[in-house]
Amino acid sequence: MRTVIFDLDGTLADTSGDLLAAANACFRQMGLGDVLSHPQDAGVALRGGRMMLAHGLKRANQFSEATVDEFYPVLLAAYRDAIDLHSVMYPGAMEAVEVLKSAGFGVGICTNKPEALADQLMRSLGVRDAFASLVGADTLPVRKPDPEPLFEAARRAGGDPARTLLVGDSDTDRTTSANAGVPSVLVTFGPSGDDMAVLKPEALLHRFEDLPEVAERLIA
Ligand SMILES: O=C(O)COP(=O)(O)O
Ligand SMILES: [Mg+2]
Repeated sequence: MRTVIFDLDGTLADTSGDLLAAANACFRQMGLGDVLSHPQDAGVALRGGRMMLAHGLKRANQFSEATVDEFYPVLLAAYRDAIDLHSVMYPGAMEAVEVLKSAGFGVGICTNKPEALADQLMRSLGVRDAFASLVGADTLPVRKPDPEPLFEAARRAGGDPARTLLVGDSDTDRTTSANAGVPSVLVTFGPSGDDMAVLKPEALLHRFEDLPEVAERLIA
């Protein structure tokens, strides 16, 4: 079976508001106040928790790897406790998933969020059961851009890993698909949308409505 595998943050859902709130909880605990703000810092938020901490610490001239290491678990705990206050699926995402499934594609998720958090978020947004697989940063010993989590997400969705497509929003996703030898589609509706063309994916996706047609074209 052919599969379409989705990245989560910045692709299926705009999670930037809750991610920034969790990072700011850390910065307040450090006595730095709310260092990051929405929407200016949404792009860095979608790159993951450690990136957000590093970015905020640098802005406050307090950066060290040790501080990032120390506060990453604090950030994850704060995020877990308030994961769905601001997060929303992007328009048309779930409609595209349903059209893909009707056309015979398997659908799954490959994210660099820890699996439990990704699962919790998808459940609280009411969409977890629409996806046949969910592979997170800690599901396997390796994470994106290693191709194995993408292959695993395809396999767990009942598909052939060689006949898959990754829909993402970052250079990590682009590199993952290149390492896997499969096509990638990068979405342009997120905060870093203008940077996507530079990464030369097989296709850019301006709206989810176009995805079924793109998947038909790109997956043999
Ligand atoms: O948490 C991250 O590092 C980014 O998550 P994503 O892979 O779903 O975009
Ligand atoms: Mg992403």
